Amino acid sequence: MTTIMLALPSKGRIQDESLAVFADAGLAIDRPGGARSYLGEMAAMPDVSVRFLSASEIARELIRGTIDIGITGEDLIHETAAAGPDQIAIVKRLGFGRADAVVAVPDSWIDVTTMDDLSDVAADFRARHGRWLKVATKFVNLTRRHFAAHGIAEYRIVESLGATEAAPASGAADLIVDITSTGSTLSANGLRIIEDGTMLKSESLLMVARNAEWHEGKLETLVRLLSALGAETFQP
Ligand SMILES: Nc1ncnc2c1ncn2[C@@H]1O[C@H](COP(=O)(O)OP(=O)(O)OP(=O)(O)O)[C@@H](O)[C@H]1O
Ligand SMILES: O=P(O)(O)OC[C@H]1O[C@H](OP(=O)(O)OP(=O)(O)O)[C@H](O)[C@@H]1O
Repeated sequence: MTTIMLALPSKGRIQDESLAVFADAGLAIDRPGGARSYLGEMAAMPDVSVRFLSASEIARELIRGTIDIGITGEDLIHETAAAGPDQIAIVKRLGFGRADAVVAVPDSWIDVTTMDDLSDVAADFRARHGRWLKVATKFVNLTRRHFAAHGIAEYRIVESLGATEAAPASGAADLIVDITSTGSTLSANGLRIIEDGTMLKSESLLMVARNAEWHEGKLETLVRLLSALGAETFQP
């Protein structure tokens, strides 16, 4: 028996909504080890091995091809490898987990409303302050690409492990790149999105690895059951 490897997010609302995608397709997932167990089972298709992983790990493993099918955020696919989107095939856009990856500066930076303004600030920063402009983010690759596209090279990235919005107030960085949906975390921390600073609009995606094994047609059956729920059709 060949086993299809399926990975779903291990926490939060996107975990619940991901489980609902499968339940709605008649493919309910059980957790015999309890709600805190990271292993699941699908009674309708016992050949599917279900793992609950962190959203960023799902992106990495789909791109590597060590899992066949999974759900995670589009932002994490783009961040994980420049070639990430080429390594996966989107079965379905799921319409939840919607969030934007944005560049945000302190409200007090009244002269900075566009990436061009930020470029001017970056160019002068070292001469004025004796150090590089610092950008806090966990989206290191997305940030490098977006800043390079705007001709900004004079900055340093401070890698953030969470609560990125705190970095400007604490002095850890001057500005941030992070995910936002309602905008309330940014405004609660005195930060404002730059006008052309939306790098990516993301949502959760159901994807298969490009090099996925088709397991004698079983993965195709699974994909067909899942994509039947939406208008999109999927060709492997
Ligand atoms: N406030 C939000 N609203 C909607 N979607 C969000 C929000 N915050 C994050 N997301 C999305 O949820 C997905 C998972 O983000 P999360 O930060 O939980 O993942 P992670 O990097 O695996 O985190 P961790 O390392 O803490 O497990 C991402 O694709 C992200 O775009
Ligand atoms: O625009 P908002 O609606 O305020 O949402 C934005 C926040 O949501 C995420 O944090 P979350 O607490 O989900 O996770 P994280 O900080 O651990 O990444 C994200 O990192 C932002 O901090």
